[in-house]
Amino acid sequence: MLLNTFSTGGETEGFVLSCLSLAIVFTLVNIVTSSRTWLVAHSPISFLKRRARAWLFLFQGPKIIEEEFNKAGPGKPFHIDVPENRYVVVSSWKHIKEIDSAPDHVLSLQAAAKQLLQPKHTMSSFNWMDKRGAEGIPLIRTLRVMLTNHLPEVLPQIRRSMSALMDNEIDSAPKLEDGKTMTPKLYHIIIKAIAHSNALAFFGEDLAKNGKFMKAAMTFIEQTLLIAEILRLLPQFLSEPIGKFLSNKLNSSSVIFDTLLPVAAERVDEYARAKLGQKVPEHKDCMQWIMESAPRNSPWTAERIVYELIALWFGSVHITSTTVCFAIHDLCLHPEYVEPLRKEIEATGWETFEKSGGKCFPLLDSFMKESARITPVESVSTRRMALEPFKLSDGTAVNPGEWIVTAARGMAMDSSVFSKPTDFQGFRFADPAVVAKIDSRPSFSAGDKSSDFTSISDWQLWGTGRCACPGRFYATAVMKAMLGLLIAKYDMQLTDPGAARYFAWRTFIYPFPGTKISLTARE
Ligand code: HEM
Repeated sequence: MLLNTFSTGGETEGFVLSCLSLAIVFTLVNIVTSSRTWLVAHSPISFLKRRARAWLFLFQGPKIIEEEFNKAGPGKPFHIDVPENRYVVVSSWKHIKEIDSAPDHVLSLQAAAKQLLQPKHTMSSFNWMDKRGAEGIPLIRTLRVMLTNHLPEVLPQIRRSMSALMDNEIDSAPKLEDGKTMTPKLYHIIIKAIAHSNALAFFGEDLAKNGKFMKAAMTFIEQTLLIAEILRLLPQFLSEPIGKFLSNKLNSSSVIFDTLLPVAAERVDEYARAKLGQKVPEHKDCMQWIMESAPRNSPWTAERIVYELIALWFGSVHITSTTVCFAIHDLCLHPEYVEPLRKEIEATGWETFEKSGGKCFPLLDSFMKESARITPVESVSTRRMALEPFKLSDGTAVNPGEWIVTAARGMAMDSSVFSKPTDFQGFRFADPAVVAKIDSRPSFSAGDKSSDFTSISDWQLWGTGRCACPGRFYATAVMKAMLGLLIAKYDMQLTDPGAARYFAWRTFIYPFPGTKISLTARE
């Protein structure tokens, strides 16, 4: 199934499948040989059951986490075995605070991300350090401060080009007999539009318009997922040669690297000339801000800047596209919300939305939050790998190499925080006075406390504390722009609302790319 989404040639697919099979066989051998001591102490049956469940986790991760979460009870940590590791899963805010307080050399997000993405083989040999430290500040500052503060300037161009791209793709999709209802491959269009928007914000207009670069940049996301998954399942001694082979064969990251490098080199040169008082072009994008945020006493090379951008690219396109895709499904499943959302968008206008840096549209904000609460792309959040032994205040231990994560999906269903948690209440996070102004239907007035989509205090979508997603203000603004454009222009329907819309892989859920949504242009 996963392979259907990959645009590799047949020969490569065959090779990749062989690697996956190899990965599974070697990991099984590895488990059996490395677990002799455990087997002596426990019954072989219970050992096999545990390992089978660890492998089942690949396909049923969210379900297994939910079962263990319910078994453990509210706020109690529990363990999950996965093929290559063990996770400690927590769900109390007290424990989450303890994770956030642990220093980087004890619990590290960067080390967990490194295992997840295998950057050495997926990102042109970019070998991350296990802990980020001061090296990470330029990227975080770029996103959290510079990009967020410049949203009023960058959003108009992003919205206009996103609108043109979507119109173009949707208009050229097959039409139903009525001649005005289109049935495009919407997920594909969403990825393309988010990728284009991110390219504008990260690298500037020229690269966003470069077709070859953009094609490689989108393929890179799929290839990263695939290579990283194969390498995570392989034993150590095989991951190096197979990683090298795969990164040569599936080489979209080199296309990106080779395209970005001369552009970054030019920026570095311009920056040096500007310091000498020469007049140079002005750029407002992340490439520029990362360079300008690097330490003055040891400025970053063009290569270093490009590596940061490549890592950022993967992390930003995939999760944003998936989250917005499920919000579109929810608009189709709960059509009663479309009219009030339309009224809000039309009454506010794009100019006000953009001037606010994407903060406007409180009803849409609440709808998006409810959608991501009920159908979170990620079942866990706040991933940290233990680099040194770590203990929670209740005595739960995390050994070096193991991960500690939060039960994001389970916490989002906590009835002590969210009333009737399994009900979809699109305006549950909006101020009732704002809801009443737009629509007085009683079904819309029920709500928990109002809370923004970007908030990090009542849910785990964006992670925790000092590591919480620094791109969340940008991501939220872009998702609102995309949803707003679709709501304003089209009536949308899931062709088969009862059909399965997603599948699970580890802790993620992925939308089926073939899910059909029909779009009818409004009169
Ligand atoms: C719906 C979209 C997104 C979601 C749900 C999301 C979620 C997350 C989460 C859960 C983390 C880890 C936080 C932690 O472990 O405490 C994270 C980290 C990060 N995100 Fe996002 N993210 C999204 C979009 C973006 C975008 C668009 C960007 C860039 C513009 C971005 C940049 C980053 C970066 C750089 C980090 C690493 C932070 C660090 O190392 O301290 N994310 N994100």
